[in-house]
Amino acid sequence: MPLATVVQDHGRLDGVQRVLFGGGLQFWLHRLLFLDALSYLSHGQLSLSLDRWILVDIDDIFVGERGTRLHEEDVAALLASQAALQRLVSGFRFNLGFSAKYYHHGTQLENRGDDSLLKHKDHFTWFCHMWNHQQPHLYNNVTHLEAEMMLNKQFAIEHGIPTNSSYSVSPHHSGVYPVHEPLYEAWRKVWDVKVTSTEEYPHLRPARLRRGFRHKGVMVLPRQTCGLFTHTLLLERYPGGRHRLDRSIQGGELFQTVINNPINVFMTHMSNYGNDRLALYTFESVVKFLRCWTNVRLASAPPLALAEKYFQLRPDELNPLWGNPCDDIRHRRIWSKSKWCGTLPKVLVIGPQKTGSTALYTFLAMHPSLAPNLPSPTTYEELQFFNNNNYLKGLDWYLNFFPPSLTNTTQITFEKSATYFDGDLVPRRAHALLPNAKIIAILISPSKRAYSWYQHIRSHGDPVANNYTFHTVITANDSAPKPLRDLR
Ligand SMILES: Nc1ncnc2c1ncn2[C@@H]1O[C@H](COP(=O)(O)OS(=O)(=O)O)[C@@H](OP(=O)(O)O)[C@H]1O
Repeated sequence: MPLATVVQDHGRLDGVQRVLFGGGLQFWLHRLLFLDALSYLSHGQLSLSLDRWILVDIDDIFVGERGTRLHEEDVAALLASQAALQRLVSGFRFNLGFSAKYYHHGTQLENRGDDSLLKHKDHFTWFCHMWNHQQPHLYNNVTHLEAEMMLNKQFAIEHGIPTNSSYSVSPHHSGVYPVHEPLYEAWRKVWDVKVTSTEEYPHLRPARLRRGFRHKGVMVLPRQTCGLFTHTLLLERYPGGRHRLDRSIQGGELFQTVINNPINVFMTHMSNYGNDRLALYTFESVVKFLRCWTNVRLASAPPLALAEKYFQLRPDELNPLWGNPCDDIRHRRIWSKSKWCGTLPKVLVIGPQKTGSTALYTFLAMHPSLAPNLPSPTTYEELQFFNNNNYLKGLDWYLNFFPPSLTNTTQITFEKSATYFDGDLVPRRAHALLPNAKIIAILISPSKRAYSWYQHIRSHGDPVANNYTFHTVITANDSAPKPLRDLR
């Protein structure tokens, strides 16, 4: 055990209060003390709330090889553990995601386990996984995807499983991020999905840096792992041994995950609840450890309520930030084979407006080595993707202006939108998708640009520009009428 080398300096000598950590932050208790020290020294301004929300998803209900599935006793243990957790985590219920195609695909004893889950269905909350546990990005046909989802729904209706959770999880995170539009469409239509969760946005560790976003009315929550995966069945085979799992629980990664995240959606699988029931051990242990060493208030709530809470806390995350799926090998694997990324622009002409950007675009497009995007029906040659709500239509919307047929192998694609130059969101968005793109900005005399702009809006019928001379507009002072000041 490292020595507790945290010292408080009241600052009597120089008036600066300090908390000094001599032993580093590797020791888990020091990390807690560090958070407390931040709160103490900032007089509460840098404090995290003590409320922590936990949702434990059990994916792959009914899925699994014979020999890895639940027996009746496992279901009884699941219920007992849930009851124990409910005493420590208010409102706690395991959240079961089912793939009905594999119902009754086990041994006789395991099939009784399936029946026992259904018998106690009202004790749990439920959500749809895919009927056949297939990855949605493998379906390019939305009708086919909907038909698969309908089979799962049919099963739910027949067996009295509630269908109104508005939540779903996709096998292997496929189709959630990078976005597979048919999945979002089918989810909304068949299951009225409003919430999902993924580990892939962005795909990085530590998990606490993952974010959420909203797309096409579906709120995507970041998903946490607890160190158990489909194949984690026996304690003696736990990678790194029991000691490693216990370390994660007792102040290590799992413990810190709950400390760092107000809202935690944990991913587990049905197989983690059979055999050695490692998930029950893990969650009961971490909850007891949290209750023993901290004052956090643990609670659970249905996914929709958690998502609403999450985005109240983090409204800045609602708008997504699209990356290039081809930049991440794992994302490429869960992205449709019919998608492409090689034609994404390598050059962006960003304006500003009225600097001759259309002329430059036209000249560039004439060059045999360059290929512009297809025109937009509404904004012509400009896609205006990064600066406005077109961005929220998703990456597919943008990509469709750069079909693979657009170029031959030697051509470089480019895009010009003069509105990019002064769009606040453009640098971050463009960098996320096209980090290596060359940027062209055209700078001309500001007065010439302003005059051209004035003429432009006059020709579009702007009443202010039509009522005032250019000189009046640019010389308007702060006491001028507001419309005039705005135009200035
Ligand atoms: N080759 C060349 N060199 C310099 N300037 C040129 C060129 N071609 C067009 N123009 C002038 O550029 C003005 C239009 O700019 P944009 O195409 O950027 O306008 S827009 O923002 O796309 O509406 C517009 O300016 P004004 O005529 O002063 O309004 C064009 O005349």
